[in-house]
Amino acid sequence: MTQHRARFEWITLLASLALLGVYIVWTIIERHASTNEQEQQRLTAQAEIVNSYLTEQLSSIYRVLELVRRNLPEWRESEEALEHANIEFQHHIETLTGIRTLLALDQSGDVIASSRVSLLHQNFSQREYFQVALKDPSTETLHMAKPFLAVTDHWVMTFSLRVVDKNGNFDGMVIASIDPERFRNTLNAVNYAPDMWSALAHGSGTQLLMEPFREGQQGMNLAQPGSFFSRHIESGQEKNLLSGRVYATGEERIMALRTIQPADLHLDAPIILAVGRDLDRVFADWWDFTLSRGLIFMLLCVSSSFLMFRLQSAQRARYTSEVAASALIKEKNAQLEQLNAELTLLALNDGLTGIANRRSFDEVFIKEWKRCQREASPLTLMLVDIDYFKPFNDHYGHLEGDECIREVAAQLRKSLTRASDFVARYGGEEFACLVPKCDFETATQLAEKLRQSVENLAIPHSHSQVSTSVTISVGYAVCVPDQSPPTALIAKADECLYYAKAGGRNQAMGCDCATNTEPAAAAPLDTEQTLK
Ligand SMILES: Nc1nc2c(ncn2[C@@H]2O[C@H](COP(=O)(O)OP(=O)(O)OP(=O)(O)O)[C@@H](O)[C@H]2O)c(=O)[nH]1
Repeated sequence: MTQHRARFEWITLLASLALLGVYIVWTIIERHASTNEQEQQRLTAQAEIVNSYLTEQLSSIYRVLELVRRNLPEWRESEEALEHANIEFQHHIETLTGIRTLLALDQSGDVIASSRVSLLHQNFSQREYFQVALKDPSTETLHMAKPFLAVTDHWVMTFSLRVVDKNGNFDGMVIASIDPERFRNTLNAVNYAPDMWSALAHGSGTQLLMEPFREGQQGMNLAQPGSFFSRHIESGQEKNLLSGRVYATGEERIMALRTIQPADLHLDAPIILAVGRDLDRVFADWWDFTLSRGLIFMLLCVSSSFLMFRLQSAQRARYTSEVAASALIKEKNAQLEQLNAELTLLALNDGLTGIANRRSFDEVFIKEWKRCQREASPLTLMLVDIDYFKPFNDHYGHLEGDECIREVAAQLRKSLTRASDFVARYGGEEFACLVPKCDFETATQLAEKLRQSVENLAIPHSHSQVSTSVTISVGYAVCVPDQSPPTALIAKADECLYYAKAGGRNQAMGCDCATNTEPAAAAPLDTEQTLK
């Protein structure tokens, strides 16, 4: 396994994991966005429900105050009529949810009619709403005063309309006080999750109500720098969706804020509604989704990397063993080739003398025969036999006999100097020499040269009948190979050897096949005579 392939596999795996990672991140972002959007839509819808309800309530309050203001001049004509007004006021309170008290004040702030008899003849000229009514000439404006803690230990919010006489001069006011607690059910109805809460605040920032109830929240001033309330007011938008830390509770929340200020009522201050949920709870499922996907992805990364590592390790090990096996096979092949070469050498060479053996001679002889046949050149075959070798063996022993054969073989090899000359052990103490491109005359000289060179070795042979040293007899034949069988040349040379032996040994006898002469002894060489 190559480094390149291993790197490619890792890159492929990492790229696949990266793609999968991108896909998972995309699904996580997508789910976060859809969770956020879904929650925003739900919170916005809940805020709209509260807005509709409160708008309806404010319209009812306005209509009651308007009715009371229209009837007030009539009621003011007599004490009896004013007492009747008190009863009318009580009827209105009973039919209108949310209104706690209905009052009518004269131009000096005295209560002239009230749904609560205990308030009659009290003076509320110091109240903020009275001061506003004194200064604001508009009779259309529905003034919503800042909430305050009433003597009954309830937070109270008042709505009032200015009253003027026929000449348009200030002539008192009609007031409806609201108990914010009356809206608790409405807020509760829109809270659809346990972690959810809703709150109402006066436009000035004073918190009126929080549902579910929390100690210390009522009356809290929300108009703080950076609070959701301030951010909403500063935005100038009717609706906002904000998330982050809530000033009033310190919680991380997503909030829908809604300004409730019906356009047709001329309300001088809005009511701000906030509906929100805990961010952790909203995104709890998303967190589960994210963690599970992250965990699965991590496991996938670790397991696939581990598997890849194991796989590549196994492949590397297999590759290494294959390389080792291949090297071993190569080495064994080389050894085999060497053994083959040695076997071939053994098969073609004679073990005792180191020169070619009979088998080798047979092959070379046929080759040389054909070559000389093609080239029409003469081929000489000499058969050499050591004289009286049996007595040599018997007298000197086989080891000495072996040594003698070795020396004769070496001498013959040495005497035939051309590269194409060939010497083989023909069998026992017999040798065969092939001399290509050699005519009869040269062959005759060469045969005598061989005989002399062996004689000159002067290997003692006390049991020879022709000499005191080892001698050889040579039979040779020369021919230009034709269509006759190659064995004919061997037969001729063997015949000549027979004559050399029969003629007294230690001599060379040859014949020329071209002239078909009888075997003739080779004349001894002069001491000066040399062969080329
Ligand atoms: N030491 C030894 N002797 C061998 C070897 N091969 C053959 N001989 C012996 O050579 C001898 C050949 O004997 P013969 O065939 O009677 O021939 P010779 O005694 O030389 O007689 P002529 O050839 O007629 O002169 C035998 O005694 C063989 O045992 C060999 O490799 N080593």
